[in-house]
Amino acid sequence: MNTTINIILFGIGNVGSTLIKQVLATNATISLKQGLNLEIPIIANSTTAFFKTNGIKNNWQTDFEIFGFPYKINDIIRYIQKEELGNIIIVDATASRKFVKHYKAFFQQGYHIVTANKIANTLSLDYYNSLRTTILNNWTHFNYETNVGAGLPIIETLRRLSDSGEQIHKIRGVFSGSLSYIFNTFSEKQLLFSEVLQSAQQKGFTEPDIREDLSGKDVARKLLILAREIGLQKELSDIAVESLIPSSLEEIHYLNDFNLKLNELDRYYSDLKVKKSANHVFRYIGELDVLNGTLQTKLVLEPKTSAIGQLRGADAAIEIFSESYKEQPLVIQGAGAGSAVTARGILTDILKIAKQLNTFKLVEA
Ligand SMILES: NC(=O)c1ccc[n+]([C@@H]2O[C@H](COP(=O)([O-])OP(=O)(O)OC[C@H]3O[C@@H](n4cnc5c(N)ncnc54)[C@H](O)[C@@H]3O)[C@@H](O)[C@H]2O)c1
Ligand SMILES: N[C@@H](CCO)C(=O)O
Repeated sequence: MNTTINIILFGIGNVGSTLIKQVLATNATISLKQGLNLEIPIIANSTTAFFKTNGIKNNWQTDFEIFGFPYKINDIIRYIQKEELGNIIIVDATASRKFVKHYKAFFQQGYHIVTANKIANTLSLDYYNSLRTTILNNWTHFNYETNVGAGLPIIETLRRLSDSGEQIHKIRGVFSGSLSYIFNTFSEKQLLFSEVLQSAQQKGFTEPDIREDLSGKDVARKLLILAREIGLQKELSDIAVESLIPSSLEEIHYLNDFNLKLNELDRYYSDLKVKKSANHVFRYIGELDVLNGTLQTKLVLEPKTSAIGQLRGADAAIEIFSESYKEQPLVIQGAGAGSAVTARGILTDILKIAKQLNTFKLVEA
């Protein structure tokens, strides 16, 4: 008999809604080939939740609008208990700091978590370590491949190398899909910087607050996640981060006020573009030098002919230099942002847990 996996989805924006589409489209095949039924009995955004015991269907948006109601996290937990839903995988497709506060309680309930949200992995080291203790104590799983490079297998690759005793020397590259797209487009086309930003937002490459990308924070978080993955005891404050936001716009509190001043960004980047030669492109890179223990993110000019200079669209490219990949790095490259690749990465993370739960069931039977 198939094993039912109950996905509780928080965040139904770009990534979350694409995940629903992918789950509904692939469920029959997954059921046939892998013996797993993926159901989504609960979906929620920041204010509203919608419950359907046997899982949402293609008309979920209308259902959510009509039958959604204001909720608290305890309502969700109570519903799961009342309906006796098992094999719970919480999916965090938000960018919310507030939501992360519930992670420990979820693990304590025996729920597993798959997250695209980078916050939990980039809070203080104390929190990071205590979260891992909670996960272990409750025999739960925590997958977050999409934290770095969207659907690209970066964390998995690094973990495999690291687990097998391989010494990692350096990790370097373009970590941000949105910044890759922004600088590719801005370097090549006669568009205002603000027009390129809007296009990146419309394509779903940016964070809900674009300043997370422009400030370099999003890249810094990715770098920190990789550093911690290979055992480095680092904090976000250990990273030298170059912001792409001119100082005159840095103190603005509200996103709407920031958006009203985008013409200042236009002036700043038009001036910068004039200074660039035709055979170079801007690249925003991150670098983790394990041997020196330094982490930095910065804007550089790369020759168009270099590997990083040749990136297209929203591609990310991560180079891993290690004991076995000393001179020529191991390179992972491909779309580094976008709802389809990210949702597919989340689905892969869900299936990894689901397969373990299924194996456990077979062993127990
Ligand atoms: N867009 C990408 O290419 C990409 C790639 C990798 C990772 N991610 C990550 O995926 C996450 C979602 O990105 P997105 O582009 O879908 O954002 P989005 O703004 O389109 O959607 C965010 C959703 O989260 C909901 N939300 C906010 N706070 C919440 C809360 N406290 N509880 C429940 N729901 C809450 C919002 O209502 C909205 O439905 C982010 O953490 C982002 O970093 C995105
Ligand atoms: N805003 C992020 C999404 C992927 O984490 C990026 O541009 O890379």
